[in-house]
Amino acid sequence: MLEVMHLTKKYRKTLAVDDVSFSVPDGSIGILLGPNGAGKSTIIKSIAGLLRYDGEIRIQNFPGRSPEAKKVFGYVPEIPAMFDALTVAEHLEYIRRAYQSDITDEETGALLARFELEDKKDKLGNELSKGMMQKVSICCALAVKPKVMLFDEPMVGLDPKAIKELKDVIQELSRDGVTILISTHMLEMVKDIWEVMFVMDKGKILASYTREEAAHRDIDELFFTITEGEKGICKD
Ligand SMILES: Nc1ncnc2c1ncn2[C@@H]1O[C@H](COP(=O)(O)OP(=O)(O)OP(=O)(O)O)[C@@H](O)[C@H]1O
Repeated sequence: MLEVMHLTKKYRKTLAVDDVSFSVPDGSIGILLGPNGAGKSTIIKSIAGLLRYDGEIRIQNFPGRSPEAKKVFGYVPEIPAMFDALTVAEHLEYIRRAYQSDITDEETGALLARFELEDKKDKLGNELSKGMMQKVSICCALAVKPKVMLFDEPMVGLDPKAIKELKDVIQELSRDGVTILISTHMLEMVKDIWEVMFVMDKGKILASYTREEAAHRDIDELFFTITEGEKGICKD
């Protein structure tokens, strides 16, 4: 379970997130949707403990930024950060040790194969393309064996095969009870997988829906109706 209560974040004079509250139930796939600058990354970074903020965040009932919370989530940042001097395989080993993850060699091998990185495992971080870095970043977050997964625009820069694998992985995690939050403005990429949706603009959540509540409405139709201000279909 992921809970965000009255989250407010200001960068000097910019109010990036304005008193936002929402929760993603255990095992659900939550989507933060919104145009550029809506505040999606700020929310994800706040949950990941990378920013100071006002309000309260709870991850598996642990307070955000506590060591207990940090042990149970995986985070895929918008821009992958690699260690220049570690190989792909060493990145995974680093995560295994840092998180005391029980991921096995077979499992890390399978992850690398799934994202077509098997033949890259001896390459250094600074020898990878941006898409490869993104895939390594996803594998590292999965190697934590997290209870909560945070993805910030995870599909950007991935090839079609990796996008398909990532969507499959997300659905498998959800079936295993992992709680997922994905920030994106790429509606097409999350169309088939979302379960609970939070539509944001200008630092606020304008509307939220479960897939059942949205019934047969198309995600594009919902998004554009809400963000273009036809408030008739919004609910509190
Ligand atoms: N480090 C920062 N310093 C100052 N302002 C920032 C900083 N990071 C973000 N902002 C501002 O906060 C607001 C929200 O930005 P944020 O990156 O959270 O949006 P986003 O919804 O993730 O956008 P995008 O889809 O473009 O990634 C924007 O007005 C942005 O200019």
